Amino acid sequence: MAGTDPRAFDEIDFEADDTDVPGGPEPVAHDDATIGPPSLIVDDLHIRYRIIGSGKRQAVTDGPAPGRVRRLLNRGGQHVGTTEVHAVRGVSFVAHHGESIGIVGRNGAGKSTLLRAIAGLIPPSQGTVYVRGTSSLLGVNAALMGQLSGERNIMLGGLALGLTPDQVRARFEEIVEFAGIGDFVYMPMKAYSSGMAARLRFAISTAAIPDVLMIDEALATGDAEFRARSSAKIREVKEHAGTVFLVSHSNKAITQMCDRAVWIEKGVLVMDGPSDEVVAAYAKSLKR
Ligand SMILES: Nc1ncnc2c1ncn2[C@@H]1O[C@H](COP(=O)(O)OP(=O)(O)OP(=O)(O)O)[C@@H](O)[C@H]1O
Repeated sequence: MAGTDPRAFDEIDFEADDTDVPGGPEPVAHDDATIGPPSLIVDDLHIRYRIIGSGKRQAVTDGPAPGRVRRLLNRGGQHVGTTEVHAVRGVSFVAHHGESIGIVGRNGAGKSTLLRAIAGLIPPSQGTVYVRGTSSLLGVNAALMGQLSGERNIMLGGLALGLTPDQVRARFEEIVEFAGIGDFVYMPMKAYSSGMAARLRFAISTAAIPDVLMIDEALATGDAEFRARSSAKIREVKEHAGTVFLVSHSNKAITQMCDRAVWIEKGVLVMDGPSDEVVAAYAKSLKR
């Protein structure tokens, strides 16, 4: 059955390795003795987006003329066309505790979609994602409520990330300071600027140390602080034997921060291995 089902993970043979996934890539050789058992299994994952609308461009001369209205009415019963985007096509791999994995690929390759599916934000159209423990997509997971104050949202967001109320209270000052929202924290969030809301969401999501952390640079708040905070978070998660995924267009960031990388092209996993080797092959393909 398609779906992200954390409970089902308990039933999995954790002695499984990369070769156990049918159709999966070649196993990755790890010299690193700190790599632990599997933390996440992606098995034949497909994600399809359905877009309502024909996708056809209307001619500029097409206006709301009576003839056109009549033609529309005369369509009687016809559905507006839907277009399907098959963004992730049968991706399979196994990630382990203590690994940091970069995801590389051209624009529109499916990197963010893959990450969102792993985070459980998009249901698989086919295939399964098994995650052991908590997972968090940095800056996105906290679903905040506009009518509640920042203070209440910090508590809700922290609880959603698996923190206890005492842990949230202990980190409250740090979150407010990092978000830079001052006394606005006591105001309803609908009174915040979009930048303030984004910073608070990001600050909440960095408060917990998840077992699987996902960072998408496309979601970066655009500043150097995001990078610094991301690197610090990656180190923290790895120290706690967690797994980190990083989507970045910076090959340097991938090789510096990740030991392993997967290369996605048109939704298909084309290479999985040590980050320097994958990045080199990907960079070569861009020159072709
Ligand atoms: N919400 C959506 N609805 C419909 N199509 C989408 C949606 N999100 C992404 N897509 C499409 O899915 C494909 C993969 O997009 P995705 O954002 O995952 O790629 P990406 O590799 O992260 O790209 P980039 O590097 O440009 O951020 C693209 O064709 C994109 O247009």
